[in-house]
Amino acid sequence: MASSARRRKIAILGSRSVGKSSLVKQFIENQFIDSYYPTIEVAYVKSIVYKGNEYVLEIFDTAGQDEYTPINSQHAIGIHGYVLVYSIASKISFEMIQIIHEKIIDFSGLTDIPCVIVGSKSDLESSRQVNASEVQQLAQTLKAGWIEASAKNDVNVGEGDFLVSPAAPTSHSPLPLAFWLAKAFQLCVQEIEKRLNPSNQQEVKTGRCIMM
Ligand SMILES: Nc1nc2c(ncn2[C@@H]2O[C@H](COP(=O)(O)OP(=O)(O)OP(=O)(O)O)[C@@H](O)[C@H]2O)c(=O)[nH]1
Repeated sequence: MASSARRRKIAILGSRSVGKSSLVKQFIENQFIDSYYPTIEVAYVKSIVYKGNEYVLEIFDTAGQDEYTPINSQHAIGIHGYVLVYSIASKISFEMIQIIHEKIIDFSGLTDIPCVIVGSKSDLESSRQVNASEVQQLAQTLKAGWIEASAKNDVNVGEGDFLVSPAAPTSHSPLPLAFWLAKAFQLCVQEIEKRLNPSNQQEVKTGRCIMM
């Protein structure tokens, strides 16, 4: 690992059984386990390359929360960003996102928390209880990124990519466009970097689109 790698600590929070551990396992170990084992607290480390820079992510998978679960210091001190997870098949788990966000704000005393809201179990479309529009609205209010993902089908969990637009260059746009397609954990890094290194995030402010 290059000594210039940036270390970022990420905590994953959300209601019980929404798929937090499954998202982490899919991201770190490329596997999905159907059985349910409640998490106590597990930490993982993974290196990724994000927009040409190396990052060492320390990811803290936490026990499921309810409205009475307090935020403890491990969830807040030294944490750079949060992945807040609900299940698209559970409205109650979605409502917990705002409650957890408020608890982090109260605990940390910060007003702006780098976080991404992840709608897990996106393969359960027929049981959907949360629409994209309501998540979008909440994400706007919390200044958060958001994405839907499925640990089961490995959708939006692995590493992000650049996608070069197939559109032929035109006189208005003489160069091909490249879009950064970030996935759940890269979106969290993106939210962190927006706050820590705002000068490097020009492309984020312009709709995640850069000219190549
Ligand atoms: N269909 C489907 N099921 C999933 C998905 N992700 C997780 N599950 C299932 O949901 C259950 C709970 O998953 P976990 O990853 O243990 O959930 P958790 O949020 O870590 O649970 P706690 O440790 O209690 O907080 C398990 O039975 C998983 O197999 C998914 O993407 N699709």
